Amino acid sequence: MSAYERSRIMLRFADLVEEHSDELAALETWDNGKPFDQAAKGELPLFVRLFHYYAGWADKIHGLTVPADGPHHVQTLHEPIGVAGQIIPWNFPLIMFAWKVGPALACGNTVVLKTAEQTPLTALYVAKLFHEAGLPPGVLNVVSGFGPTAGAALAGHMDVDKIAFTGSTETGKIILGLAAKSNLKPVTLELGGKSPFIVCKDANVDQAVELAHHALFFNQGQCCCAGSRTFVHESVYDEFLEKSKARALKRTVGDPFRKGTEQGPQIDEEQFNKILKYIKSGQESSAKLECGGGRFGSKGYYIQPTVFSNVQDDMLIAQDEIFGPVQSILKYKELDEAIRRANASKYGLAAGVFTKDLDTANTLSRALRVGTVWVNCFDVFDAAIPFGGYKMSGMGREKGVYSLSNYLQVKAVVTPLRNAAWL
Ligand SMILES: NC(=O)c1ccc[n+]([C@@H]2O[C@H](COP(=O)([O-])OP(=O)(O)OC[C@H]3O[C@@H](n4cnc5c(N)ncnc54)[C@H](O)[C@@H]3O)[C@@H](O)[C@H]2O)c1
Repeated sequence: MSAYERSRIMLRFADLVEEHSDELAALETWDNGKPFDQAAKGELPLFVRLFHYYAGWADKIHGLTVPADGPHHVQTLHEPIGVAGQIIPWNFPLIMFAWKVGPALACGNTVVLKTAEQTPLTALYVAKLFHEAGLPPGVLNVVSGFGPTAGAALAGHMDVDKIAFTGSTETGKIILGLAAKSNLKPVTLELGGKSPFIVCKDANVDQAVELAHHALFFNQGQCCCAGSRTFVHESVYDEFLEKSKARALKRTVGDPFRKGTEQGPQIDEEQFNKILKYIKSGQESSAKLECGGGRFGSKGYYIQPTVFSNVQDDMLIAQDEIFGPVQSILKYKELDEAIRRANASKYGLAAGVFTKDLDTANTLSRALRVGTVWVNCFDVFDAAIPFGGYKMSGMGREKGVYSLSNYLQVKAVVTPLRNAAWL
């Protein structure tokens, strides 16, 4: 199929998704528990935008002619890798589908995608729409299955030419091992995080509180890049703390289909129990529980928006990815100290920086060892912006132009030139 035809199918698919937006948003909420408005107004439009973006790339992927020494004509061909295996998590089932399938198809690959066991519905639905849009049978294959069986089979398969994974760092290591033990397929990994959100002394406190709140609590705290270590300068610490607590107490928790709900239930019982265990460990340490700290209501996996103050770097809640609505607030004095402490993590996915001072913003942007620095903003997920991690937060970048190289082979073709005079 020509690249243009691929692009047209992706555009037709995006139109179909737009037409089916309401059903898809409802399915996403059913599957995951996220607020319907978030799925309908945020994630569905972004999903469509991602496919528009990748449809735009499909017919603009090409190699180079290369000036080699000597009488040779050298060209590079950018070819699809072949069969791309993709394993996605449950926190953003549709968005993760788009990050993975978009570049793979734009580059002309075929795909076998395994959804998370908790959230199989929307990928099956959109796969049907892809076929309605004209995608030939066999190009996109969605498999519902469990990680250690279906996922591992994909990562360890000799006929899968590339594997892309998003999920926990622990599973990422297993994927890398399976790829190494089988056919050495190239691997991209988007893993966990413990992202710092640094509030500087010159910050507008009200704005910083709102942004830090959103950075942590968005999607029930189930974001790989959640701003889960809120570092606050000592001069604004008390005011920040009081206002953060008030904001968390105001957060509306409940039925994700109800208008105005900001926070639905956690994904499942396992995550629910894990988060409560972390809250308990915070309470048992010398951190101060400012609000929340337990189950919300008596039915469903809802957790009270929780804020801890006086959090120290060596506490479990400051080190582990909690993946829940638990904000940890830490105090700092000097900028250098904030940089050192922010970087003292095995993760390096993202960071938030809140300041009016350009020099401070520049210093922090360069000093932080993370894949994304959001300055005076957070969670900006444009299709063109690359995303990925330093250190144990992953390997490779998704989205943007950088994602294409994950799905392409580069072939050099060298031909002797008969008449060197034309060199
Ligand atoms: N970075 C992220 O976006 C992200 C997403 C989900 C979970 N997490 C983190 O992971 C923790 C645990 O959540 P989880 O258990 O659902 O994550 P996970 O890493 O186990 O699951 C992610 C995906 O990997 C698959 N998988 C699991 N074991 C596998 C294996 N042995 N081989 C191949 N595939 C396998 C799962 O089926 C799922 O599709 C969370 O608490 C959170 O800290 C991170």
